Amino acid sequence: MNRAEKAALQLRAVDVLRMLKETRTYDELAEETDLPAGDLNRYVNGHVLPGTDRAAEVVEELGRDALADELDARITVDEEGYVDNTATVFDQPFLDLVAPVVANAFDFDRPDVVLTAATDGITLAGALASYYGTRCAYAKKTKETAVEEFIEARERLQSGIEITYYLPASAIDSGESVLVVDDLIRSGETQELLLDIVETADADVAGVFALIAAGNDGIERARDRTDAPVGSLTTV
Ligand SMILES: O=P(O)(O)OC[C@H]1O[C@H](OP(=O)(O)OP(=O)(O)O)[C@H](O)[C@@H]1O
Ligand SMILES: Nc1ncnc2[nH]cnc12
Repeated sequence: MNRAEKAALQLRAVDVLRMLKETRTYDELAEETDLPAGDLNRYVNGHVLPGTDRAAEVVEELGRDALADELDARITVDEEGYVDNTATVFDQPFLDLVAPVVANAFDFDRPDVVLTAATDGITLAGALASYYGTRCAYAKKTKETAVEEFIEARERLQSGIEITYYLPASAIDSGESVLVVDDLIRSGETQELLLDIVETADADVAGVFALIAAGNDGIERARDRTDAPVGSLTTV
């Protein structure tokens, strides 16, 4: 890690600790992190930055569990298993906090493009693209006006309905590395269509990530398609 990367990691750890502190006392935070309450106070108030080893632990281990808990607290699942995750995908600052934690925890190669499907994946993709400093792209079920060339992916769903996603052809160049993300993965059909788009573009998959997996079918389906890391922050 160079100096700038170390500084970024230290600041991310402070962001995670500040989020946790919102609903905890310093003593509770000390117990949860195994760090002295006095140090935590100085980090949260911005007087001192945690060392890089400490910062890495906070972001990679504590941060992942804490964000998964926070995500669980924000979603509701109805009696048929459908998820309402509006409180997550509408909260860009929360997703901005999720992005570095996810990037560190899942070990994705730094992508050239973060790709998702409209609509609900867009804010997450934006947060991850912003974290990596890369482009963000989203495939849509309709063709964007004034765009001439598209990559298309078509699939017949279990329901029998045919679905097509369109991505402007200029969004991904051949040989680029693409991180495929979405807010939710259930059957994995949407991720499969996005992976088809990456393949048609002659690009590489850096990983597949969903905030929420509704069951394991979708994650397993994505794992069958790529050797890159595949995962979700929580499963319902
Ligand atoms: O794994 P799957 O079974 O394909 O389901 C996951 C997809 O379903 C939801 O999108 P939806 O099609 O409802 O569109 P939206 O994002 O516009 O709500 C969700 O945002 C995923 O894209
Ligand atoms: N909100 C949702 N919850 C569960 N499965 C889904 N598939 C598509 N949208 C979904």
